[in-house]
Amino acid sequence: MRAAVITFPGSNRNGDVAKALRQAGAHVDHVWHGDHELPAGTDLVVLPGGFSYGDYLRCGAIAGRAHIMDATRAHAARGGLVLGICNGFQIACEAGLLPGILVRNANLKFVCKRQHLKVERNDTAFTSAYAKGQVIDVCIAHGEGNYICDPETLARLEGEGLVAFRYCDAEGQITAEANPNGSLNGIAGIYSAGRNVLGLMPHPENLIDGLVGGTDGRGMFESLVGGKKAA
Ligand SMILES: NC(=O)CC[C@H](N)C(=O)O
Repeated sequence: MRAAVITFPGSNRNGDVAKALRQAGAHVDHVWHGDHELPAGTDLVVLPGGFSYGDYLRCGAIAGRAHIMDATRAHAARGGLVLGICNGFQIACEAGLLPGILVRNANLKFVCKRQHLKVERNDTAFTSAYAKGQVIDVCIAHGEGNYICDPETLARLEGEGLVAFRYCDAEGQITAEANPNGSLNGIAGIYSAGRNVLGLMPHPENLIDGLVGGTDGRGMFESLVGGKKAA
């Protein structure tokens, strides 16, 4: 598994996600947003969390127009894997890799806390190490994590099984109280139609070591690398 982690001006989780990928056995290349091409043999493009361009205009709106996003769209169109975490989810939506958009949290506050998530399906490249319906405990840290889309898109996401994760309580119940940002249907992450692009607001890369609070994030990187070994 060869992963290209993109750095935008203001990215701050690029090192964390590279560490999580390496821990799972991936080879990691760091790629600058202004580059036009991905390294030869890239299997996975990672759009990391952070505050690209200081969150000006709308989170991810400027980064979504970076040169490397042309190569990333071409990679996705060929069926290549793309993972957008938090600001990376916002960038993926702004770049047209995923439908819908992330807007200000319903309470208009930056939310930074532990959060339970329900894994909607485990037959994808990103979730095979989890059980279907498993409740995992991860971190969230965002100001614009409120996922919205038009009713037709929402019906398609639900109908085609493209919701990847939902916010839930410790028992796995999807409730308004367990929803930290007002996202439609408690959506915390979605897949593209081909399920080769995943965007999610929570940070699995920050829960990969028991020493810092938990390991429920590891499954995502083990799923990705388990499907394809480092060259
Ligand atoms: N942790 C992140 O990636 C934050 C994303 C974005 N800056 C927000 O606040 O919504």
